[in-house]
Amino acid sequence: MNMIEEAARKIESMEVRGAARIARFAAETLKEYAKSVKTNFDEEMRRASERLMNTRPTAVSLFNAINYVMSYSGESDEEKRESLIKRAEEFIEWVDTAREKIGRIGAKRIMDGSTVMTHCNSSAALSVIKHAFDEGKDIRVIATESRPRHQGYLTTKELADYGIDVTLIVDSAVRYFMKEVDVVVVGADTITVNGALINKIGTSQIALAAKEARVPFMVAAETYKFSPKTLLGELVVIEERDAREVIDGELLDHPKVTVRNPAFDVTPRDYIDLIITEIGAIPPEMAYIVIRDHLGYREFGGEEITLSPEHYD
Ligand SMILES: O=C(COP(=O)(O)O)[C@H](O)[C@H](O)COP(=O)(O)O
Repeated sequence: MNMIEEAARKIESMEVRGAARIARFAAETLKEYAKSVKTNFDEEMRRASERLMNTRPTAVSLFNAINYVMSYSGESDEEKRESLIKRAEEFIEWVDTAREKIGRIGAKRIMDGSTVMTHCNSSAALSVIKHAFDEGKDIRVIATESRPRHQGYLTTKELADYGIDVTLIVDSAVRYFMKEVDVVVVGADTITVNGALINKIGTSQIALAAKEARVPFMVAAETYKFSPKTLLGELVVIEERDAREVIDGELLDHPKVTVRNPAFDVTPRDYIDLIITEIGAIPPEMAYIVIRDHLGYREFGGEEITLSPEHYD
């Protein structure tokens, strides 16, 4: 099995998961693959990037990462390789620095003595929580289990190992516990042009319960989680995964039973107080500006979109 196929399967099986990690891993994989390509550089890289792109459909971070890395330039294969490697390294640095900045900005919104609820396992959301803790704030976290893949266990372990008190709850207990919560912080797989959030299934129910209880709902999202394609009218595809992730046993084979397993859901912008990005804390209504002015996009023949972010400053 070649390097690309192996990497694609790691993303599909969720051995590598989470929007930021997937994007970083894709950039890293393309960089390593580029080093090994001997001939036909453009064609080889195009095929490799297509395979990686088709692994998980919802997180736009994967699309943005691949698009960024694949916007290499140069005349000879050697020049192209160098350009691609440089772009991959830039993207990886973008991932690492953005998470850190988001942590610093978001932590200011977490008060001393707060109970913070989070869902799934988001490196950006955890960066916010850890920064607040590092600042000496006395905080407690309520983490959802995040059925069916239980990413909440990862969150619980990571935060507890960091020294933070964590209460693990089942997803259906979110509303029951909301009265104890001061702020919700979740991550993002995609932010659309109209400021909607696509994140782990169950996120929108948490947002609903938070709104009812007047608990602020914050999203931690790097700007590469914003979707340029939605500016051109495209809808975000919600990944539906194998039913066997939900149950096994005889119910699966029952002719009258259907098991559905959408991995993500959509939270409309009206439920979101703030999106914490590396360029600042913004209202969801600003998504259009982030896509147009910060990410920047170019359209070729109505098909392709290339990012040209000025993201370091
Ligand atoms: O929904 C998930 C992960 O879903 P899955 O486990 O299905 O990939 C995370 O909340 C976002 O990807 C953000 O994570 P991060 O902030 O680390 O990018």
